Amino acid sequence: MNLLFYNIQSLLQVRSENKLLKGSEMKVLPCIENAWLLVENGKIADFGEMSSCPLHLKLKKVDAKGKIILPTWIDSHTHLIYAGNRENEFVDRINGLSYEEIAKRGGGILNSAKKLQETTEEELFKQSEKRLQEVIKMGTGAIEIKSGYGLTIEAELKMLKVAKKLGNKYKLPIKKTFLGAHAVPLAYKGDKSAYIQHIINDMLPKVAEQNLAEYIDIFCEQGYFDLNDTELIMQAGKKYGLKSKIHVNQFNSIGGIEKAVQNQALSVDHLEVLTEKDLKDLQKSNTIPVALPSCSLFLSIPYTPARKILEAQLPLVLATDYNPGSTPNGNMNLIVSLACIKMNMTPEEAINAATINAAYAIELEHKVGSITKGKLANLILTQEIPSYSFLPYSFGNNHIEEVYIQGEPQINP
Ligand SMILES: N=CN[C@@H](CCC(=O)O)C(=O)O
Ligand SMILES: [Zn+2]
Repeated sequence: MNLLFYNIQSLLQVRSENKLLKGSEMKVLPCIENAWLLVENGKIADFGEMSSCPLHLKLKKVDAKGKIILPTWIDSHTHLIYAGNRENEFVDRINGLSYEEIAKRGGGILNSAKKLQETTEEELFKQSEKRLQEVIKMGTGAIEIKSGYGLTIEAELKMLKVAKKLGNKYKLPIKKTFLGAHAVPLAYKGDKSAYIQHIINDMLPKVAEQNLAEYIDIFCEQGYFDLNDTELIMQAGKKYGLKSKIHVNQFNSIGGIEKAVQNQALSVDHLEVLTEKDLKDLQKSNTIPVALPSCSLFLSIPYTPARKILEAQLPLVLATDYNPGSTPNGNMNLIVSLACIKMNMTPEEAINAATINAAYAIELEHKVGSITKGKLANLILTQEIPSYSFLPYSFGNNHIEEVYIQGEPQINP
């Protein structure tokens, strides 16, 4: 698709080079005011100030007067593939039970695993595709999807195959993460180490053989998987070329960040609880911290301390954690708003965390995350709005007019 956008009020996140932004670097959001942008063959071909706009070109043109164009959001942490929902647990929590108590009663991840095991691959694809279509329309233009609601070989492979099929059918980049170690299934109750061995010896080789994942994940948390389990899983993944992206410090800091850093994890995700020692460990590493603020909103748990992370001159990424238990929502616009409202991030920091830095968290910085020549034309065109700060300010409202994936409109095709 070839396309010329002209009269763009503001073209955001314009960068000639890729760079993971750290600490104070995240304050800067490079923009061109009164701009144009040329899309050729689904990629960003050129852009500039209106004074140099090639309006003479014979191609489809979009007048973006009063509107903003920015790269699509990158959602680097989701569990978008799941079967059914868990609104009953939501009501249980309103009535006083905690997330941990619900999990101990066999609810939580095990509840989702039961539903998923009973769902056919076709039906799982249908439910997941609907969610993917919805998040694309909300501006997500690259996404990571985890397994972890299967917890048997068959069901974990089923999830990853659905992710692969979505990747084949849709034009946005999809990265897949194997999360066999999400919870200990009932069949292994009381014998966690046997389940870990099952993951390493039986599941992982199949996942790798069928090329079903780029990353490996583990829920490193009290009551789920400990430091030893975490290390075993990360090292096993490494043998198959899978880098780790781990769930850590959601409820407790048990040393998972140190382990992740020692094992060169690509990212550590959640971090609602973060100690000075955790920050120091991160400072010595290339591991990227990822915050999931809608999980904090939904579970009423602390927000990841963004200011502390940025003051430590670390990078920060924002993602949704879209899943049926702790975040039944995949709206990246809400994430950017929550980051500003609840984590005290500036709009510039939040937009950087949800675009260019997020691309690094799934190793897609060469393809998406900024307005850079040669990157995919995965773009958000806003409605007429006064400024980019209006996006997080006017939270919960939709200000997107169109989303383009490789230059193709997704809302009004
Ligand atoms: N914490 C672990 N996994 C998911 C939630 C899982 C669930 O409750 O189904 C998360 O990232 O929040
Ligand atoms: Zn998660």
